[in-house]
Amino acid sequence: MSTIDTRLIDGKQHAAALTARVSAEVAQLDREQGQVPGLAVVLVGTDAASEVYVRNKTRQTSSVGMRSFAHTLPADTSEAELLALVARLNADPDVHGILVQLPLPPSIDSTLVLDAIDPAKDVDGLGQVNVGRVTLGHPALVPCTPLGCLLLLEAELGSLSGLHAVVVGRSNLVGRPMSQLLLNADCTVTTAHIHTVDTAAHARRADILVVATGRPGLVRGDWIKPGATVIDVGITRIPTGSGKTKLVGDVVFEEALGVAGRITPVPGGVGPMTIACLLSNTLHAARRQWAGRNTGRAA
Ligand SMILES: NC(=O)C1=CN([C@@H]2O[C@H](COP(=O)(O)OP(=O)(O)OC[C@H]3O[C@@H](n4cnc5c(N)ncnc54)[C@H](OP(=O)(O)O)[C@@H]3O)[C@@H](O)[C@H]2O)C=CC1
Ligand SMILES: Nc1nc(=O)c2c([nH]1)NC[C@@H]1CN(c3ccc(C(=O)N[C@@H](CCC(=O)O)C(=O)O)cc3)C=[N+]21
Repeated sequence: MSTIDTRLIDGKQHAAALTARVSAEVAQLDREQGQVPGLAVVLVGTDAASEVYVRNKTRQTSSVGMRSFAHTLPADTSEAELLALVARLNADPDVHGILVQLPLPPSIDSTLVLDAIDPAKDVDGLGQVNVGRVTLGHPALVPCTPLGCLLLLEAELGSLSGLHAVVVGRSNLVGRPMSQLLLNADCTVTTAHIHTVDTAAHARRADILVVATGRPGLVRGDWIKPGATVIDVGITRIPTGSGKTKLVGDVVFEEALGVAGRITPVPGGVGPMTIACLLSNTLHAARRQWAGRNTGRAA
């Protein structure tokens, strides 16, 4: 049986290119207008993985020349206190982007908090205004992880028009917006979830297979149509024995090799693009806010 020479999609390299573009534009804006974009990242509680991501985000924000404001609140922070912080950040002219790290403690209604973020500063694209705009196919601030996946797909494949895309997962953070973006890119989209009957059969018809379930090993080699492009969003830390851990995706990577045309590795695939898209969204949001203020229009 002939096997395919599977190409790895280097997310780190794509992310570095996008970050370099953002960095150059930030330097130019500072030089020519003396204006610097600012990103506020809010973390409630002490989830170890979230702390690592927030550290990465703040470090990279500073490294492209933007201002970074980290707000770490105790796990027992009340909903009212968090809403008060969001209101302060909405009113702060130095803050152009606000990201509230998920998940929030169960005592806090995350929908309420996400909807309280000024839509012009909602660089995670998770509030109802930006979600609605994406759903209508209008310009919007687009959630960073699905945006990163879309940029990888377009960089690798060019036009996605007419391709059959299967998205496994329908979370508000990843799967749902991913399906919307692929639909806007003129794909034929199937969204699979926990109630889907025979997800494997759907997956086997996909030209583009995006997997975002957090279930390591869910997608086997025989779920993949030969030559398909596979985007593995899943990130799970598993023990390797001897007290060490490693990160794995939702796809059995070794089985995908020789079947998929292209695939994103974990780590080094979608993850780095998520952060690059956050920086790009923050620059975009800042430009809109400056333009709005200058012309007196709402951003
Ligand atoms: N690389 C990155 O930048 C990012 C990576 N992630 C990672 O992506 C993964 C998904 O994250 P997230 O979307 O937030 O997770 P959620 O747990 O919120 O959502 C998982 C989704 O997968 C579906 N699902 C679960 N099991 C199956 C199954 N056996 N068959 C079909 N569908 C299934 C669920 O269906 P249902 O809705 O029916 O329950 C749900 O829609 C995680 O590993 C997370 O760590 C997340 C964000 C960013
Ligand atoms: N409001 C909100 N927005 C998010 O975008 C959001 C969130 N909450 N909560 C948690 C998830 C997770 N997430 C990741 C970002 C970067 C990497 C990343 O950079 N990963 C590296 C590896 C990092 C490592 O080594 O630990 C990689 O895949 O190569 C991973 C995961 C964003 N999330």
